[in-house]
Amino acid sequence: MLPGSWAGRERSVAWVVGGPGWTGAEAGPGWIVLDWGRGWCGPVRPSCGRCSLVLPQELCRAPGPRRRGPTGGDFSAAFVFGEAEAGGEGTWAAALRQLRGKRAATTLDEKIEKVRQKRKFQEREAKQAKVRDEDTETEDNQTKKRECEDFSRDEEEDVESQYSLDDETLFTKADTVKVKEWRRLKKGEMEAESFFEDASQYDDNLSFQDMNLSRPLLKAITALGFKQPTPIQKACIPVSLLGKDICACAATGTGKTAAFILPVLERLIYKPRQAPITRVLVLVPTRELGIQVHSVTKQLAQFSSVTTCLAVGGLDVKTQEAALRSGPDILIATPGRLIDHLHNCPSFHLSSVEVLILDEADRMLDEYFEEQMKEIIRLCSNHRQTMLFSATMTEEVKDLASVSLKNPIRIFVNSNTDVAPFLRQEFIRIRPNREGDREAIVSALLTRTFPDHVMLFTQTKKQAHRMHILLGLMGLRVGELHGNLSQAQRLEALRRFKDEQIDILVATDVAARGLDIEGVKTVINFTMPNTTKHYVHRVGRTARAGRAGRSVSLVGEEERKMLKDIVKTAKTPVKARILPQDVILKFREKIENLEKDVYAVLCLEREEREMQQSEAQINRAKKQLETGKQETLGEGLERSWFQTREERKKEKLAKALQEFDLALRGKKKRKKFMQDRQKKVQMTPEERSQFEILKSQMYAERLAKRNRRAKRARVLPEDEPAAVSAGPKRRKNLSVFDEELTNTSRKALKQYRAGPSFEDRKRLGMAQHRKGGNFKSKSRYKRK
Ligand SMILES: Nc1ncnc2c1ncn2[C@@H]1O[C@H](COP(=O)(O)OP(=O)(O)OP(=O)(O)O)[C@@H](O)[C@H]1O
Repeated sequence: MLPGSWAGRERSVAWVVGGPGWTGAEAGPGWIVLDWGRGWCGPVRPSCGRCSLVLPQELCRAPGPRRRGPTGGDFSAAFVFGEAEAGGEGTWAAALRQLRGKRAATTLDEKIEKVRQKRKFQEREAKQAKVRDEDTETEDNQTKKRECEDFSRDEEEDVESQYSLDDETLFTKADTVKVKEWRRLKKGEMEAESFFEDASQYDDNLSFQDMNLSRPLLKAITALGFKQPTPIQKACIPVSLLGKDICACAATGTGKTAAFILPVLERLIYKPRQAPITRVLVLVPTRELGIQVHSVTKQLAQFSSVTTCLAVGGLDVKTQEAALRSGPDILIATPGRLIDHLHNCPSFHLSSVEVLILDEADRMLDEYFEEQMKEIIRLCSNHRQTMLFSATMTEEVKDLASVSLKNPIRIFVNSNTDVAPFLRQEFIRIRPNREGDREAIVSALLTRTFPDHVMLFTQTKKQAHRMHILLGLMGLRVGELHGNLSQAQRLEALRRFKDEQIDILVATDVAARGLDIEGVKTVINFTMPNTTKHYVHRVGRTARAGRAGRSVSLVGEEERKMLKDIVKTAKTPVKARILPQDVILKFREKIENLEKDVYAVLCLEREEREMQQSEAQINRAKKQLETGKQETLGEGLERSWFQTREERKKEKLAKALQEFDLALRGKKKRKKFMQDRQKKVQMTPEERSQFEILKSQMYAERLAKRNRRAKRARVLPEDEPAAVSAGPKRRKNLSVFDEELTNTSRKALKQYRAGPSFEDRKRLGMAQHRKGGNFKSKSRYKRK
């Protein structure tokens, strides 16, 4: 920016950028004084109507602490201040661009490239200086000639140094891959609970033609290139066509989406709607998955008149509202946005929904969506078909009761720990004192062995961002996908990865479920995920639709338990990959050297963020000047929600406290957690890895604690006698025994242990004093 110099003018208002020490006191009427980094801070006065400000050009390039205003004698009266004068990409143009309403922000990749170029230039300069020092005694002409030669040679070397570290072993020395011992799960698979009727066996010879599907659907199936139904499709479609409730589980990438959409489409085609109403609701956990399911549905419905609508967060609310008002047949939504519409779009309701589908059902029924799902189920029609699908489908009745399945059919084509059939699983052991090697190992894998079509999963958004910068600085084509990005950025990253514009997508678990990206060859886990379920989904982004794929997971000492579980349940041998130690060391060194550049990129980002904030303030001020009205935040945008603001706050706070509580459990953990928090900006590689692992452990602990808690069924299966009580809650007539034996509150347990109280003893005619008073003899203890 131009500290202490004129920056521009818009309409009748002039802008000046104040440099350090410049107070803006000389600012003329009608100026807005900017203090860069803090937004406008100076006097904003009514416009004086001055149209052309004058400024000698050299002043722009020689910033000083003080500049005099247009009334002073420093400026040429002939100089016209405006956009035209810049004549291209001058400093003025850049400044104006930054101040204009829509400033072109640079992408992260542009920033990385800028820092890389700067580093390259510095390295070249340093080399040249070294050569100059060495050759000071030789003749001038000879020195010059040699410098020229060196320069051109350096240029060639630079291209190489993107990957090489002057060490051939880096590329030539191969990793060692060993087969890890494996054995099948000894215990027989758990028996299905009586809640289900099992229909996991299917007719293997069934074709799409045998399924009695309508012509428009068969045409779409052919258009998509599906020749044979996959096992889950063979098992599910006939049952679903009968209108039965389904609880289905099949490995990742085996075509579950078509398994639930095809029968639904058949139903809509066979029995067309009488009025424009929404008859099918598909709920998905993430926005990207919603977009994907919507796209598949549209493709399968392309030759029919079935209408679809997408209502996921991050996309325009008004457009969605308009689409919902027209009553689309199928609605694909994320829970949050759906509730938003239910409460703010008066004509939209769920009472007409005939089929409810939960894709990634185990996720939809977990604690994260608990409140929202409760609300949606409450608003749904009772007479509906419900279908649950996931690769890690839970069989626990207490979980499924919440969606009130009616005599559900259990279709488990695979067990819920099965990974994709053609997946090759590899693990890299991280030794106890080598936690800090993770970044080096991942960098080595990506530069040496798996250069493209790779998804790299990290536990935190921060680590994903760091890996994007780090790998970008190494010259790799990288993108990132996580919750800290805007929806546009998330979709753009996904598009670029699908279009092969980038080779590596660094993502958090937001991209772990359901996403079907063609051609992903490798999935790398920076740390092991929270649970085995998460692992199954992450590695399921590769080896889809009958293709082969590979996963490489880094496993530290604290994560070995999960590795054991995975090895136990694996149906094909898993491999242990060992990277040569000198390669790891080289990459570690390389990362250490890049640390400054990572910091530079982060600084550029921070500056840009601050500029954007300043710009937003300016725009607000401008609007204020033009309209003379104070803008209130979120004016007219207030939308209602099923919880009040207070309730939402309380829920968030309770969750945060729970997390905090867990994090602080145990002295050692507490100390570490606090230290990490403080050092978060500048952590060592070891601490960064530890932080990642701690995060996933905290999640796993929370989950375990929740699972230990007795779950309250929110809605019982409708045909169960207990579910009949639809009216207001009535207290059951429990016997004393029922009450005592089922009450597990802390107080009740205490009372139980202490025995009957004095009052109870009296009432029951029991001896009112223990023999020997309250003293318990040793012999009593022994007898016990
Ligand atoms: N019958 C079929 N023949 C060939 N390809 C199919 C068939 N059915 C589905 N596919 C393809 O298989 C891929 C995976 O399908 P889909 O995304 O539905 O898997 P999924 O089981 O839902 O996976 P996940 O558990 O990860 O969500 C898609 O690219 C889809 O086009």
